[in-house]
This record gives sequence, structure tokens and C-alpha cells, in this order.
Amino acid sequence: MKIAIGADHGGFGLKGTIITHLEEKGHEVIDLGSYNTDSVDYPEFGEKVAMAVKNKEVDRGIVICGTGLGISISANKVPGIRAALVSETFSARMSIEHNNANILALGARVTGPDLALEIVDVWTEARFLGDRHERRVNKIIDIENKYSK
Ligand SMILES: O=C(CO)[C@H](O)[C@H](O)[C@H](O)COP(=O)(O)O
Repeated sequence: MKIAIGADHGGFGLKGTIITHLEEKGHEVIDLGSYNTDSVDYPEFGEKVAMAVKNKEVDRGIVICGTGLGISISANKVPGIRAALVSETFSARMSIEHNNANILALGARVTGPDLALEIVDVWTEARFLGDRHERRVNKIIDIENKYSK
């Protein structure tokens, strides 16, 4: 799978851990920054990852900030993006199987690295189940279209 990843300074360390893990598992990872621990603003990196997903440069994205909140809110402003903030493995699987989320959001100050890697593994292995879930995801898309300028 080809995955774009981005983080602010709060997620920088976990981003590196996840990149190493994903590459060891054979995934291709595009690192969209940030590239050090200098203080930066999470919306920039949420948007970068969201645009890579929206433009189909990658299959999915991962965004990380301190809580995962700001960067997931930012990514979700891009039409077509369904970013799911997750802190345990069940929701990680559901975010794909039921919601067809295209971005995983993590909080590096909330979720430790070992659990984060378990979440990432469950998330990469999960596939959208379609059927009744497709109808519901289409209704999310309808709402987005209704309020788009
Ligand atoms: O967006 C956030 C909170 O919703 C993230 O946790 C940020 O990483 C955090 O706000 C950054 O805070 P800092 O005090 O500037 O490190």
C-alpha cells in the first residue's frame, strides 16, 4: 500500500516510528513532514496529507499531532476526506470496514508507540465491507456535497 504521512512537532517522533514499521512491512511511505521537532502548525500537515489522498497520489494517509484532534479536523476540511481519530484497534478496523476512512489520525501524546503500531497494522489490513456501509458513506458524501460551494 502507498501511504502519505504527516505530523506536527507533537507527532514527529511517532511519525518516524511508524514510517520505519510500515517500510519493514513492505509499504511505500511518502513523508510530507514536518522533518524536525521545531514548533509548527498542524493544519499545514493535515492539508498536505489530505491533498495527497484526494489527488490519489497515495492509497491512504496517516496524520499525527499531540492529540490527533487538530490535524484530523484540518484534514477533514478537504472534500472527499474521511479522517478518523483512533486510539484503539477496534475503532481502527471499523474506520475502514464501516466508514471507509481514507486517513488515520493518531495522537502521539495520547497513544504510546507500541499501541500505535498495533493500530497501524490493523488499519492497513482492514478493507471496506461495502453493502449497507456503502449506503451510509454515500450519505456522508451527500452531506458534504450539499454544503460545498
Ligand atoms: O492540535 C492539537 C490539539 O488539538 C495537537 O495536539 C497539537 O499538537 C498541539 O496543540 C501542539 O501544542 P504545543 O503546545 O504547541 O506543542
